[in-house]
Amino acid sequence: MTQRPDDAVPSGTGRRRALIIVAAGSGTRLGMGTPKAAVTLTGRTVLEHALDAVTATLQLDVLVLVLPGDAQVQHQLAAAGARAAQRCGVDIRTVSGGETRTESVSAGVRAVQQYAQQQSWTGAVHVLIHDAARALTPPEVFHRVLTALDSGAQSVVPVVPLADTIKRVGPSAHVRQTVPREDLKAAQTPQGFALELLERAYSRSAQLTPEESAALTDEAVIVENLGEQVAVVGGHPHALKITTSTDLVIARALLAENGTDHGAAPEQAAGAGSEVHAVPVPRVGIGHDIHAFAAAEEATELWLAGLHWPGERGLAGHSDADPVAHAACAALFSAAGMGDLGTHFGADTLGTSRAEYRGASGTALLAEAARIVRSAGYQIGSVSVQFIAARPKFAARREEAQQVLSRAAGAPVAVSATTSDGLGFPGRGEGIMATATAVLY
Ligand SMILES: Nc1ccn([C@@H]2O[C@H](COP(=O)(O)OP(=O)(O)OP(=O)(O)O)[C@@H](O)[C@H]2O)c(=O)n1
Ligand SMILES: C[C@](O)(CO)[C@H](O)COP(=O)(O)O
Repeated sequence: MTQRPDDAVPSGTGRRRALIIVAAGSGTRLGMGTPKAAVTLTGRTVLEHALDAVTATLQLDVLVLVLPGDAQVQHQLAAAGARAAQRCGVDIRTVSGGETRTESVSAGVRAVQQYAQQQSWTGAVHVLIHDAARALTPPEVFHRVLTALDSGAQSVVPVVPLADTIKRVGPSAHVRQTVPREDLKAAQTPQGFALELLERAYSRSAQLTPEESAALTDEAVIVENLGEQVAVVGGHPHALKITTSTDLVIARALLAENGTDHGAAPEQAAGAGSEVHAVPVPRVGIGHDIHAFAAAEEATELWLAGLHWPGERGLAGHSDADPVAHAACAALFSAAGMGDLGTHFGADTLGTSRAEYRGASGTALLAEAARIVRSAGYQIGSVSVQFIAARPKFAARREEAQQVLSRAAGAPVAVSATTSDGLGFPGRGEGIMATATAVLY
């Protein structure tokens, strides 16, 4: 595996990393009537897109999300954050933002300070502050900022050159000056800081007048005002801040071009001109399930591959004990990196932790498993299950089973069967074992 630059820091340096994503803005200029982070872009929220780069590539200790005050929106966005954090095994904290971006960032910095205290961190803490609105920022920009911090910079900003001629315009709508642009750059995010410097900067900025405060349009300026140096690294045109409806159009086009449009067909997704995230990498999962046959004296019905099998001996279990459907669920969770059946439905296979799924059919569980992985941002490519059993004879009902399970999953589910030539527990007629694979993208 290629080593990323920011992984090159030897472990044991004690360096900790926090990422604050500010997502509490109202999105007035976008004018969609909903906070910008919750606006959907090819079926996923702006915040979910912003979380992609993070969860795919960064080595973090904690992720802090600064969210809008609206309870419903906050709940929705916090859930997306929790799923992303779970996917990459990072601690997460969510806090409400303030009236201005500076207040929101400040709430995020306080959350990092609290977390650092709770964890008794000593040594350097690097904090990245990122706009959710820069949802398509490629991971390479994060890595450039982190590498600069790891190399000793205390404050780092990604920048891009300006494309336009810049005019200073007076109140009478006349040009006062054409500003030489050679050394002018547009600042992007994530901006990176040593926590200690950020704390000093924010305690100083707390003393500013509201007018002075309004001039603080990013974090780096607060550090600059302390007289400290701010290093720059290259930003990226895709890190544009989605601010107006035109930016939304550009963002959609970039997603389609780069193959991160989850609605796009694979051949479109890998289309020409892609340079960042060029090929969507599918995720493969595996799942097993085994159920023993119920005791002969128990009048248990057999449910297998989503079908009822009259006259066949049933399997023992808390639910309908359908190992094919259960293995399919496990493969979906595995592909998403979201645990297993026990994680989502209860440790004793189905039912203790979510009362509504106690005793649920295999197809109901499969439908719910599919919903869970989709709400974590995945599309289901396909699921394939094979079970090992001497009985029942499956071939005649394969098509029917595939239809039932595919309908439940909302994606193609293929089922096949084999015997074990009389060997092992399936061969002795003690139970049925199913193994499934799933592909998500
Ligand atoms: N009170 C605020 C204002 C902004 N932001 C965040 O700061 C980033 C950059 O802000 P901007 O693009 O200006 O977002 P909005 O404030 O939502 O936009 P508008 O000014 O059009 O309302 C966004 O991720 C936004 O969610 C925030 O967390 N809290
Ligand atoms: C922080 C920032 O993204 C850097 O360009 C920008 O300043 C945020 O601006 P806004 O005032 O929140 O629109």
